[in-house]
Amino acid sequence: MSGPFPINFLHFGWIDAADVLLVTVLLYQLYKLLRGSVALNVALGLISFYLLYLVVKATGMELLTKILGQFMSVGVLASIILFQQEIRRFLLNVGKATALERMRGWSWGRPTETAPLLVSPFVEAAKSLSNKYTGALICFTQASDLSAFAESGDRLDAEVSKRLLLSIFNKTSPLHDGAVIIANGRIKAARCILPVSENPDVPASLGLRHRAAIGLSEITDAVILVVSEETGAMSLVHHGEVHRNLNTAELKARLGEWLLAVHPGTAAVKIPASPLR
Ligand SMILES: Nc1ncnc2c1ncn2[C@@H]1O[C@H](COP(=O)(O)OP(=O)(O)OP(=O)(O)O)[C@@H](O)[C@H]1O
Repeated sequence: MSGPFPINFLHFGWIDAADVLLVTVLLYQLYKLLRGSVALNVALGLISFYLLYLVVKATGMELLTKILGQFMSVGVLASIILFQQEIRRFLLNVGKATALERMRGWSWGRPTETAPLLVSPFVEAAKSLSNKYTGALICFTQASDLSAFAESGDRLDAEVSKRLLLSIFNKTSPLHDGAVIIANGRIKAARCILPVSENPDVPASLGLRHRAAIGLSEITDAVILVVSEETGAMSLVHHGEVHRNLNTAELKARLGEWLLAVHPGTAAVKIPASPLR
């Protein structure tokens, strides 16, 4: 069909239907990935530009088409730079879902039946640290591999104990800064650097320690235990959500419940599914 707005989609086959369906799924996944972050606004800006480009191209405005065309040609490269965190998170999720990952033998991060993780030493250490207003950041590896983050710190590969956790987070310890990473039922590393969340909705009352926990939970499925140095409050962070001001029983229950999915040997106390706060 000719004219200023050529319409060529009257022949609509199964392939076109699948095409539209896949694009819809892709856009929805993209929205889920970017939801709650500044990147969503950037993506909306880029999409608006692209739609404008399509309109000016269809209407035959040559000069504007050329200018916007130049902009679009560098758009792919600009998007990779702008969205590197989100692309990384997307690829991590894809990698996690692949059969290859399942066949990897759960080598580094995943605990085996022979190495069940007991939550008690963590809960008791957190309680002790909380009473003394000593900050702590403990990341529990689930399905996502945290070895890249562990490599940013000091490798320990030590048995879990309340005493060791207290020693690490003691303010005079050279290991107290940064995060501890737990994997395969062992303390793999300390002093690790985590990615800080850029979510503008994170309350200003939460310091960098909490932001780092949120950041890691946004790109992996790790469960992160945080003790605030300022308030002594114990919190758990999972999938970008902070469950704040937990008491010992709540901490034990929630930790047991969340780690149970990957740590079949963990003793868990069931608690109501609703978010605590
Ligand atoms: N990106 C990061 N990765 C790992 N640990 C971090 C990171 N950023 C901060 N931390 C840890 O948090 C500590 C300081 O954070 P900050 O002073 O903001 O916390 P705070 O004010 O005590 O607040 P709160 O403990 O309540 O979150 C650092 O000393 C460090 O141990």
